[in-house]
Amino acid sequence: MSAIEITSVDKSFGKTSVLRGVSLSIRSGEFVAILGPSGCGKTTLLRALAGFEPVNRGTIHIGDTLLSGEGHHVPPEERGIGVVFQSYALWPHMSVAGNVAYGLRVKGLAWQEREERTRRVLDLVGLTDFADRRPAALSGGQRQRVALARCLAMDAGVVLLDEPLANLDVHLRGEMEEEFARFHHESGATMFYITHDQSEALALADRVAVMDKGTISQFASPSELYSQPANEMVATFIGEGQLGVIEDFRPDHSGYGFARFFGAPVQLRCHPSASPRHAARVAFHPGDLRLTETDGIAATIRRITYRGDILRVELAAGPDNQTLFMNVPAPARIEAGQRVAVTLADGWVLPDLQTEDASF
Ligand SMILES: Nc1ncnc2c1ncn2[C@@H]1O[C@H](COP(=O)(O)OP(=O)(O)OP(=O)(O)O)[C@@H](O)[C@H]1O
Repeated sequence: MSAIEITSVDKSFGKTSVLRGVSLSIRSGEFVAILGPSGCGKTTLLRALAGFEPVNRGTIHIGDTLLSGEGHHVPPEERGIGVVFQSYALWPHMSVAGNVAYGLRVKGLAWQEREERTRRVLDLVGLTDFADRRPAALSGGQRQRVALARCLAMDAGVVLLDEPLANLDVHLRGEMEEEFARFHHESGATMFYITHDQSEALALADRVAVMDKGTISQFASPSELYSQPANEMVATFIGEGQLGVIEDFRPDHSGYGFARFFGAPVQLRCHPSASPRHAARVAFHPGDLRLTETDGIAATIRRITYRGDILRVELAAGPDNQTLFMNVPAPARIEAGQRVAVTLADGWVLPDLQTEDASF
């Protein structure tokens, strides 16, 4: 069993509290991404899990084995965890095959088994023809594949990846994303993937933990983060999300509610246990706003940006000229300065954290 159980972990450096009450329950074989802005504590959490940092409070288990706890710390080499670093961490003086086989030698495997495993994993990551090359003679993507092959060869039940695509160009990133997905499928390993790139996290992970200032804001599937954010931070961090104020919110207890948005009537999604409120926050995306002929919110087009199949339209809405962003399918006959009417076709009423349970 390679389930990971992180329970109420605190970590400080001197007086700086970097992880605060972090709890995550990760299923065996799950692909989890940790997503958050720079400095929120992602790398520290990975380092605590890998055993490079002791925790101040809380526990970390893999399966039934306690790895970190107060007064208890299993060293990194005894955790059975593979780590793929942004910098690849390959031995420069060893060939590709040598890098992959090194860990197997340390583990005490016989020559023939080392050779066989190395050949098999290099084949899996498409590097058979590069087995004799030194890392310096490889591209960034190929080096990252060597690091993956090394984890695959070690048969690690848990693989931690620390921003593994940060040093690669956009084209290679796409290719490597597929590589990670294939690696996950073939190894069955539990993957713990750190990134600040949400498209990477949403594309790859079964579930994403959004971190903010040392705490977990929400741990949910990509679609749930997108359509049912738990709070304002997640709402604005994921998918170009926007926030608005609604008035006279009346939930119908079936997961929908009615309200007014800039005076116009709207039907929105909400938690089934949501209670009526005079005012609430609604989270929505640029694709949720639509041009309409009647009964809409009066707005003025400030700017139009061409984005291929859509136009990104910046609007000024309401008496205070609040900025809203809307997607309009291209081509469209609209122009800056034009007065338009828009409706909010979909949105999620943020839970009132004081009175409602944010989870389902
Ligand atoms: N060894 C250390 N000593 C003191 N402070 C540290 C140490 N390591 C990290 N920090 C601080 O802890 C905070 C979290 O750092 P961490 O590297 O975990 O963030 P991150 O989310 O991975 O950021 P990034 O995306 O920029 O890598 C930062 O404010 C950082 O300065």
